[in-house]
Amino acid sequence: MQFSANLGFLWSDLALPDAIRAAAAAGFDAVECHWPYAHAPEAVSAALAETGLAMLGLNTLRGQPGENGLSAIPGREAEARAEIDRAITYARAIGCGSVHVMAGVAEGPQAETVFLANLDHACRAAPDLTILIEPLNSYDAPGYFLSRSDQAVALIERLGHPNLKLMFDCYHLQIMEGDLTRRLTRLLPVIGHVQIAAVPDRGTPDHGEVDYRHICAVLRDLGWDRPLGAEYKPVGATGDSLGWLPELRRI
Ligand SMILES: O=C(O)[C@@H](O)C(=O)CO
Ligand SMILES: [Mg+2]
Repeated sequence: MQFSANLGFLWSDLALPDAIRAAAAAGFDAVECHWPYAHAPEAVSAALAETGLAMLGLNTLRGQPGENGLSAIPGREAEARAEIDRAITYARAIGCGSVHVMAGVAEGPQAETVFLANLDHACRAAPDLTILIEPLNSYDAPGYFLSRSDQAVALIERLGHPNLKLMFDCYHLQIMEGDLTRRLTRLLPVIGHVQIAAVPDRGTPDHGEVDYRHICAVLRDLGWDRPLGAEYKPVGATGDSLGWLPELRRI
């Protein structure tokens, strides 16, 4: 199995270009990030070129603390689309293949209509990219519009864009729904990216409720051949948190 270092959490003490270099030196196969916008795309591209790593994904802007995006919030469509367009432009500038469109704190039919329209905009604006939506667990992200995989799949099916996919974050979905083996198997055709972390502490993927040796073997047997996003919160230095990597890489 291959792994992508999520630089939102790993080496988050370093500037993004240096975090990319650190991930390469530690043996990761790819990187992904949350919000790269404080860094010039040229500097990020240079670090990617130097290391040979691909940036797999980035997010639309989170907004104010607790907002977690804007794309399902009625009345803020213009801001949401500007952020989607900015994310697409940034992704293209660094050769990044996917953009996670963050929904924000909202609920109800009007929020759904707004989210669908903004996702439609994103998918049409970037047929060359994968547009991801990600259910977040309700403990970490109370009130976030998207919290369950069936809700995400319904939106994906409603829009019918081939470039709209599910970000299957095993951490969030184990907390909300469990049954990860069957869920991964059933949802495989709509999954665009998979992320991992221990449950419930969001630490290294080598302890807690989920046995990632099993999850990696399931994904391998399903033919999954893309890097899994290591999106966990290291305790202490990231370089000291990588004991899990060799064993999972052998799967
Ligand atoms: O799981 C998460 O929190 C992330 O994948 C994300 O993009 C939202 O911060
Ligand atoms: Mg995630």
